[in-house]
Amino acid sequence: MSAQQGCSIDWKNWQAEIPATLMFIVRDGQVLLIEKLTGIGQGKVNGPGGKIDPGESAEQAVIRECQEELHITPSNPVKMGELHFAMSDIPDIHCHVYMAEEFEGEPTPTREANPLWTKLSEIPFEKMWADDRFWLPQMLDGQKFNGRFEFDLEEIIWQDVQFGEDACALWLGCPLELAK
Ligand SMILES: CNc1ncnc2c1ncn2[C@@H]1O[C@H](COP(=O)(O)OP(=O)(O)OP(=O)(O)O)[C@@H](O)[C@H]1O
Repeated sequence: MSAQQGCSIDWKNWQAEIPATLMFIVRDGQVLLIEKLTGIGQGKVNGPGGKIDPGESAEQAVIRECQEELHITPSNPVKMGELHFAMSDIPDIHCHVYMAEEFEGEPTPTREANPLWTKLSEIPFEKMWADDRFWLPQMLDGQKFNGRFEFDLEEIIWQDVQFGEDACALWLGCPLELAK
């Protein structure tokens, strides 16, 4: 795997089929993860999140997904990153990643997810998508980021992740938010 060689994706013209979101709520040294029971990445550990519905902003979508998956409503979400996934076996995904420190409600298991409060030092990367280890620790440390990954099935074959305020200039945004 190389960060610079062997990428078959024309990222300048790349467009994802699926706009999606992820939320990481951090409180008292723990992050609220889920065991995902349905949809893309079923069986993996991830943050709550899911597809953006037509007419929704990314922020509206991530709040709705937290309500559906865990019966909680995050407050004051902060956008931390974008993830661009060129996939081999499923449609490409463009994911907007948020963090929050507050929420209303009690994380509750649902048909879609089991809540997993996880110590920041004990994140189970071996049960997560392969890209997570390349941006999640830095994001939890407060760094904004932009990540591009080419996958062959579940394996990363090319990646580029940038951090800091410069990374935000690479964000593609969400159609609704760009229209504002
Ligand atoms: C490839 N590497 C990856 N690394 C980290 N996270 C990844 C990911 N690939 C997909 N994801 C996330 O997985 C969810 C899928 O969404 P998914 O659950 O299928 O959508 P939704 O809840 O709307 O489901 P239904 O369409 O109702 O089944 C969504 O949060 C998306 O960001």
